[in-house]
Amino acid sequence: MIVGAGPTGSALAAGLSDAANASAARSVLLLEAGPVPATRDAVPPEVLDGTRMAAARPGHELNWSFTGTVAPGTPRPVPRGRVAGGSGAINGGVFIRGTREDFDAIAALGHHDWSYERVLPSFAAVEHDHDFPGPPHGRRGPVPVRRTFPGSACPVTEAFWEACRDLGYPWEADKNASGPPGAGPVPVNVVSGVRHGALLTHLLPRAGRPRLTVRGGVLVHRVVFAGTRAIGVEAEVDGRLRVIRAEEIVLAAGAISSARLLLRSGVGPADELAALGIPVVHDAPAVGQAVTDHPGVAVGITPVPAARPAARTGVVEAALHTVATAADAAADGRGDGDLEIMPYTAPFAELIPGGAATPPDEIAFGVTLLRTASSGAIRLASADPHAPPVITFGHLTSAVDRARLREGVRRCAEILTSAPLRRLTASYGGPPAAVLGSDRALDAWIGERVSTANHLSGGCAMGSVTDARGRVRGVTGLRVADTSILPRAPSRGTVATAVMMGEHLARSFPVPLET
Ligand SMILES: Cc1cc2nc3c(=O)[nH]c(=O)nc-3n(C[C@H](O)[C@H](O)[C@H](O)COP(=O)(O)OP(=O)(O)OC[C@H]3O[C@@H](n4cnc5c(N)ncnc54)[C@H](O)[C@@H]3O)c2cc1C
Repeated sequence: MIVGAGPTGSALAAGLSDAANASAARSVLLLEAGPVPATRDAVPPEVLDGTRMAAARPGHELNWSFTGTVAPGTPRPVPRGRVAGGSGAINGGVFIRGTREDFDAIAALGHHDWSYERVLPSFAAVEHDHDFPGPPHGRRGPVPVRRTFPGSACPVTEAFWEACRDLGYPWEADKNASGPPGAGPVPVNVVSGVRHGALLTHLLPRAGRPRLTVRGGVLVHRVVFAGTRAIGVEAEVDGRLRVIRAEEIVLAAGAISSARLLLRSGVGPADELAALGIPVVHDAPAVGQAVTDHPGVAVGITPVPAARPAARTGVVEAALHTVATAADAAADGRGDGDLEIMPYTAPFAELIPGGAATPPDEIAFGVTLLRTASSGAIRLASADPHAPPVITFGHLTSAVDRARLREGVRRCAEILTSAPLRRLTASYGGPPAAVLGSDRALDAWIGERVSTANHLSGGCAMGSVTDARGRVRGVTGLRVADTSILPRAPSRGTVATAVMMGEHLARSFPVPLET
């Protein structure tokens, strides 16, 4: 049984149920709280439309619509997809791999199966790269990957590339090759405006297969144990509570809800669970801790009308990855580019209708710190399974992070005020020179705008909570399989890594079951 049909849960369910060797294949029951459309015609338009992120609006029925404390005293909406495909069904469509440094750092902790060389075949297996044939890319996987190259991009994207070149940033044509970072096209899983999330790539092609059953509208409340052996889940189906049993249970409910489910099931810090009246099955102090994410701010310009594209193929086309050196001249281990500047292709008001408070015509350039010194936590507010989690990100609590984000905003302002973009700008919405020139004023400017890039990872980290195959320590028959088992968020967007993890973990499930 797999709980959660997000990118990892869907890829894992697919990999386990159609293992090439029939004797290794499993019967998989995949449970999802949100809807699971049975045909492509039934897929909600917001899930297919990869030119917007309409379901990321707070209150949308396909969005869990959590709230989190992004930085001290700064509450922000935390969207998560509540539909087959998970957050990958409502996201920005950037399909970019974590870097060599990200995975080699996991291997250096002793989890050798997660080194870059070991995960590379799983990255390649999930994709069909339409632009770059041959290694390290895949040609036969289910996720189409494409890029928009110079000459066919939106005017703002073209000017952004030109500005980066003028400022001396190197060109990075292939951001999935883990080469030196620079400015270039971003790989996306949006083709002809259609977002190819896990529902389209992994679940619908297997509809009707005997070994895979996918059920929507099943809200799992907790794992049920006999002693310390997981034997099933308690779930709400059509308003009624049921226990659904399975030989082995995998939580793939995402970087917020897998930790939440463990806590509700009695696997977590014993004192916190006891205070909430939750019977303790296993004292695991690390559950919900060491949660990492990418803080970001948007720096905007309002382009002249002639610079608005006639048509758009996606939410973003380009990114600059570079190394933030502020307060940390050595920049050790960050040669892979831990600072991202990414122009959107349309105003937020158009990308997330009804969900943005930014000026209606302003195009945002996201400035995002992709490796942080700070971390956050996921806790339960109460034992009530319907109570939203308490999410603390811890952004801006580290002086090093603050310095590097300041550097990011300054570099972004330099790009926006350079000749190629100035030519297209009707008004500049970034910090004025007086703010840019003062660390204190810039910290305040960032503090008012800081947000999450929605790349939460950790909380059930391998090493402290699970082993390298996601098996939860201290109990049997229970695994976690999603980005919550990563010791740190990868230093890129998380969805390609999430899909790869499903593929990678499917390969590591033993036969017979070890429960
Ligand atoms: C608005 C937004 C934009 C993003 N843009 C990008 C991007 O452009 N590029 C990128 O790389 N990353 C992006 N991300 C991040 C990326 O989509 C996620 O990291 C990835 O989908 C994994 O998310 P997750 O861990 O929350 O799991 P999810 O994808 O959210 O999957 C978890 C699944 O479990 C289900 N579930 C949860 N709890 C239960 C329960 N109790 N019972 C049953 N089912 C349950 C959920 O409904 C969901 O379907 C974005 C995320 C968001 C929210």
